[in-house]
Amino acid sequence: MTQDELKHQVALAAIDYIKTLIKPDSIIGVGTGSTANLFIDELAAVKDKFQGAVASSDASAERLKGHGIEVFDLNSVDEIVVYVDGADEANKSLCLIKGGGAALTQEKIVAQVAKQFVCIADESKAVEILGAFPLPVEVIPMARALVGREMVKLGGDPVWREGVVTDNGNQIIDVHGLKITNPEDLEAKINMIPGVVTNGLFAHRAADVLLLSTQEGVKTYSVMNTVSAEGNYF
Ligand SMILES: O=C[C@H](O)[C@H](O)[C@H](O)COP(=O)(O)O
Repeated sequence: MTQDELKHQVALAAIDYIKTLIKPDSIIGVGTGSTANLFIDELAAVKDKFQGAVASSDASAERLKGHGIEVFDLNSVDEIVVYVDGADEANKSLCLIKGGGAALTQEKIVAQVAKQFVCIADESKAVEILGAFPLPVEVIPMARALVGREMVKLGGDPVWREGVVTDNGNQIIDVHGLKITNPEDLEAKINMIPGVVTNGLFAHRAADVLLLSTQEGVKTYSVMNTVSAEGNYF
C-alpha cells in the first residue's frame, strides 16, 4: 500500500471507532492535515449520526462545511465526545509531535476539551524517540528571535517557517536536532518562554488511542495497552 492508501485505511478505521461513541447530539472534534482530511471526507457518510463538529483550523472548518457538516464555535460547546487528528510523530506513550501544518495551537485546545483523543497515523509516524521531525513552535511575531535563542540553549536548531502565518496570526519556528527523551518536561519548558503560544509536543495531553495504519492492517494502541492484540509495533 502507498502512504496515501495507508492514510485512507486509517481514516476508515477511525469512522468505525467513533461510531461506537457518537449519538445524535454529539459534537466531534476534527483535526487538520492530509490524514484528517481523509477522515473528514469519510465523516460525510455518517453525518446524520451526530450533531456537528468543532474544527482545529479554518481549512478543516471549510472542508467540513463543504460536506454539509455543521461547524460549531468551541465556546458554544459543552462537550466534545471524541477528537480525531493526525500527527507528525507518535511514541509508545502516545506522546506526539504535531504542527507540521501549523495548526498546533487550536489542535491542542480542542484536544484538551475532548473526552477522548484518537490519533490517526500511518506507520511512518511511529518512533522510539520524538524529535527527528522538527518540533513546531507557534510564536508571537515580536518574540521570534528571543524564542529562537532560547531554543538554541535547549540544544535545538531553530528555523523560521518564513511566509507561514497561523490561523491565529502568529509565526512558526521549526526546531531541528532535538532528541526528546522527556516530552512532558520539554513541552512545559518551551511553553514557559515569553512569546511562545504553544509548542507541538502533545505530552501533557497525549493521545488516548493511536490507530496506526500498517501494511498488515490498522493496529490499535492505547495508553493502557501499547502492545496491541496484533503485536507490538514500537
Ligand atoms: O498542523 C498540523 C497537524 O498537526 C497535522 O495533524 C500533522 O501535521 C499531520 O499531518 P498529516 O496527516 O498531513 O501528516
